[in-house]
Amino acid sequence: MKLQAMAKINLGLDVVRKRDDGYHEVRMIMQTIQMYDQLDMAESSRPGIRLATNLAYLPNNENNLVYRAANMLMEEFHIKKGLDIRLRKMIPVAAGMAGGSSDAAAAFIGVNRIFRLGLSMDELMQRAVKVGADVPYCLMRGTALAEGIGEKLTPLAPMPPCHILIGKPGISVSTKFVYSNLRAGEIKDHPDISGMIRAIEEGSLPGVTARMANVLERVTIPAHPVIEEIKRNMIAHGACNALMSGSGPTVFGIFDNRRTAEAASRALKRSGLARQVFLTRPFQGGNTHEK
Ligand SMILES: C[C@](O)(CO)[C@H](O)COP(=O)(O)OP(=O)(O)OC[C@H]1O[C@@H](n2ccc(N)nc2=O)[C@H](O)[C@@H]1O
Ligand SMILES: Nc1ncnc2c1ncn2[C@@H]1O[C@H](COP(=O)(O)OP(=O)(O)OP(=O)(O)O)[C@@H](O)[C@H]1O
Repeated sequence: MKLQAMAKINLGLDVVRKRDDGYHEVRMIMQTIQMYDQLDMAESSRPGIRLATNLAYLPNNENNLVYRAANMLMEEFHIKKGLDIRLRKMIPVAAGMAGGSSDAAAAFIGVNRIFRLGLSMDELMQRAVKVGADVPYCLMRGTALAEGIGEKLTPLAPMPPCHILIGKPGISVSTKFVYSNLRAGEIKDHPDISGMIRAIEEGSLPGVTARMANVLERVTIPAHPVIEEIKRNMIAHGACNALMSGSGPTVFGIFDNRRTAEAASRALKRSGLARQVFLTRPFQGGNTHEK
């Protein structure tokens, strides 16, 4: 079974408060983009899970979110057979694009189908949040409001069509580091998430781009000023707006015109600010995952 695990960006990210357990209550506008890892999953008569990836530095045991997701379901349902998984990574790692979370979501979908467990999307989501706060959204995909720690999801109308330029500098950022250095109580200028929801429902791209904001930038950008430089570079080359995704360091720029986006992509590559540069579009294809 071949599955596509798609990346996300956060069009808006607000933190409402820090909870007693250390996690943060968020209000985020999530958007799946057409950039994906590929998972090949096959049942095997040999018990256990075997995971192979194209990136030598990624773990192939419990520390890989794919392994953790598959193992969680297989243990719960006492599956005696085995599973062979091949993971081909294309989504940048530790980038704020939910690569690992999306791989885990695809593993949940794959195990549910291969072993005919019959779990509904809601039942998968309840288990998914135990692997990571972004995993339930990665099961659902599309345009959505995420609340709670990210697991309370409300689907929204598809975001207006556009071109999305992705630029990732050659650094990795730990999500835990960013949240633990955020002073949630001191945030005064909260992003206008409700206004962005209205703009999405009205199909207004300028309404969406005018409200792009991410409170985690205040932690990640001072630690890595290159993020601000990439944002400026994209805006100088015609982006309607540019923002850090998730906990960073990836920056995305939104363009209403393909030629401008292509020229900005070339300019960003020339600048040397980003190690990885991609031009992509929003994904609105639903949650079937299978390719
Ligand atoms: C930054 C985002 O990617 C935006 O979509 C998510 O909020 C993070 O989602 P994630 O990577 O799936 O997060 P998890 O793997 O569950 O948690 C990683 C770490 O981030 C912190 N964390 C995460 C989510 C959240 N709502 N509050 C938090 O404080 C916790 O310290 C946790 O130890
Ligand atoms: N399947 C996987 N793909 C990528 N990283 C993984 C995977 N499984 C475990 N990891 C580990 O998780 C860490 C963060 O990975 P990931 O790429 O998911 O971060 P991220 O894009 O910042 O996610 P998020 O946006 O959800 O915070 C990596 O350093 C890596 O060692």
